Amino acid sequence: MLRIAVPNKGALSEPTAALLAEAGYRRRSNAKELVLVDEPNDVELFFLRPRDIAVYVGSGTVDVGITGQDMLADSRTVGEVILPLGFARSTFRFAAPDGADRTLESLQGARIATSYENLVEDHLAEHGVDATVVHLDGAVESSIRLGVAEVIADVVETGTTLRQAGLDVFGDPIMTSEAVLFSRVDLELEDDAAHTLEVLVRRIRGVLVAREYVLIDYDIPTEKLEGAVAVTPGFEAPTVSELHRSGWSAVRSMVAVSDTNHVMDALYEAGARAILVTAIQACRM
Ligand SMILES: Nc1ncnc2c1ncn2[C@@H]1O[C@H](COP(=O)(O)OP(=O)(O)OP(=O)(O)O)[C@@H](O)[C@H]1O
Ligand SMILES: O=P(O)(O)OC[C@H]1O[C@H](OP(=O)(O)OP(=O)(O)O)[C@H](O)[C@@H]1O
Ligand SMILES: [Mg+2]
Repeated sequence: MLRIAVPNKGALSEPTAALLAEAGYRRRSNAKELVLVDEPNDVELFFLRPRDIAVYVGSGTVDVGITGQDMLADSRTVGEVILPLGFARSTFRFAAPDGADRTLESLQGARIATSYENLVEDHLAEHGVDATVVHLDGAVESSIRLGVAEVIADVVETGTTLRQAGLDVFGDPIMTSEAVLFSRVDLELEDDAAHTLEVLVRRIRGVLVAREYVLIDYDIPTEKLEGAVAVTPGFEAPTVSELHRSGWSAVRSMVAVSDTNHVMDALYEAGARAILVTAIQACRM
């Protein structure tokens, strides 16, 4: 059986559960279930704290795991990213009330509060800055008002939390992060488990593609086909069939969800009609 570490709490837990369920794996029946054996899919899911997942995967007690790249970096585990998963996207940044006037160099001698102590210490060391890192478990934005630090380093997505705390980011992002499926670098699996991992990766890729792409169908006068096909090149190549109307073709292709309306406009202007967009339920690429 392939052993997979899955986040049991926080920002990663629901999107991970949804992804695995869409990929055909069993969902746990309640939030207290710590281990789930999914016999038909030959996997065992261990529900662990996202912060601990890198430790288990790194030590080899679990084969692969899902966590944030920032947490992986903070654990100092040398992991191998198998697949970026496209959720829990964030940046990791310094912020302070006087952030607008600060630079990385201004951190010399400062007290910096963070839940990602190793990540921050490694970044400071890399840039030759000597500062004191204060470890806090969470809600680090409050640490400045409470006099524990002058600066924080934390996860930023929309920036709402920082804005509400009256803090401004400064310096380059320490890192950008998203959820990833990862293993340790020298992972060696038995044939059965290696095959199960291949299936897992193929299924997750299928879910990600189904989420990010739609199918587009349209009719086009055959003389205008080349122009239209250039707008919808698809993954490999679009499918072109003959329409039961002389001089017309029917085209089917895949388009990124985010481009759909621009592509439909461009196709219309290129002479396409009956342009239809359909969601992809599932796929294997
Ligand atoms: N608001 C957010 N937007 C995007 N990604 C986020 C957000 N908050 C956290 N993350 C990401 O989710 C991952 C796990 O963070 P999370 O906040 O769930 O853990 P935690 O802080 O240890 O747990 P908790 O907040 O439950 O105490 C990290 O990789 C982080 O970058
Ligand atoms: O930029 P934003 O969209 O505001 O999101 C970022 C915030 O979300 C997370 O907080 P979380 O709710 O996990 O609390 P925590 O700080 O206790 O981890 C993170 O630690 C930031 O505080
Ligand atoms: Mg958090």
